[in-house]
Amino acid sequence: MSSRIPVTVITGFLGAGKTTLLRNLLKNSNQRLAVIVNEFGSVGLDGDLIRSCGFCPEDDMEGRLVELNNGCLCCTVQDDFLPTMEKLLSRSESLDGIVIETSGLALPKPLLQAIEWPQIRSKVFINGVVTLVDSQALSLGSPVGDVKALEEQRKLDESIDHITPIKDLFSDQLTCADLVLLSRSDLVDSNVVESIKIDISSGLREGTAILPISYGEINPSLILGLRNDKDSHSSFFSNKISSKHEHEHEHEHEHEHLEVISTSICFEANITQSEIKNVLMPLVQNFQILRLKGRFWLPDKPLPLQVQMVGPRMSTWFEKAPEDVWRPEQGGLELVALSLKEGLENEIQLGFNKRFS
Ligand SMILES: Nc1nc2c(ncn2[C@@H]2O[C@H](COP(=O)(O)OP(=O)(O)OP(=O)(O)O)[C@@H](O)[C@H]2O)c(=O)[nH]1
Repeated sequence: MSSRIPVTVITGFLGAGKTTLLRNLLKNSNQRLAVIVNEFGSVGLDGDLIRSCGFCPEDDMEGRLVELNNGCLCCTVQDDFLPTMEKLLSRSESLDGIVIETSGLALPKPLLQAIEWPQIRSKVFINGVVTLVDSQALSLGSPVGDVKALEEQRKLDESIDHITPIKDLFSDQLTCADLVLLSRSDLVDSNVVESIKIDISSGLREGTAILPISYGEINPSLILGLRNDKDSHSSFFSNKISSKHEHEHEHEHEHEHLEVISTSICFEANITQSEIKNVLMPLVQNFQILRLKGRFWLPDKPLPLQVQMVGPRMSTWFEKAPEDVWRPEQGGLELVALSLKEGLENEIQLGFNKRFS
């Protein structure tokens, strides 16, 4: 595992299903997560919901759940967000990841820039921006289900220094997204889901996947990233199953599980750093790669390059590898990827062999 802490940002408008997704991650990921929730107006509501899923025992509560209620996160980055991150990172050895749930009014970009600030940059990496889109609201003509409630939320926040129209906020949420989840897909027909995918895809960066979900149900590895090979081989990734589920909100519905293909690759090749992006990026789109994690050994570098990808986002840094991992004689790579299409292994081998052998 890398020494850098993955930071996952969950964004989306009021009621889009952010807290529901977060509760699923906390309950099912088996990871030690710290959570930063940004809400205002209805102080503490999301925090209560998160606490009630029992993810942090009383004695540890203080440290792992941080509620920033002093206003819009993107407008109070320096006052609240950076000190909070520094505090959490001071005990990073007891954390597997940090998840930030933004209020739907926050612009994601200033937050992402703050994660790159020198004080914290070398200790974290952006593990992905996940944008929740309410498919039911969108099918009725607006990205927000309850526009009145959203306007109320805006009025309640005195610190907010941007009066951004809903349309522009939505477009910002889409451009920043590394993965889009269409929530409430249980409430709309599958053809509506398909037409929403087409409608919003022009606002996304190339390679950003759109996945329909119901009640925040998704394999946590797709959101939080792959920690080790065991994650990628979990039973979640068995063949597509159609199943009935009992939810804690006491209703039943039919829904299909996503068929995700896990690929592990390891081979020797004379790889150069500049080529990694050139080979991998086109494959993200063609094979609908949702997640990729790898270690690349470059013949001219003493330390291996860590690579983390989520949709179109690629993060890389050099880091010492543990003693017991595979090492090539000169150069080579070892990676694991989660994609929606098969055949990735051949293409990656071809991509690197074609260029370097
Ligand atoms: N039918 C259906 N309801 C959902 C789904 N996801 C969330 N909900 C419900 O929608 C309501 C709002 O969900 P939240 O997860 O609180 O939404 P949020 O984005 O966190 O909302 P704020 O924190 O207020 O911005 C809750 O009653 C959820 O149970 C879904 O996929 N399908």
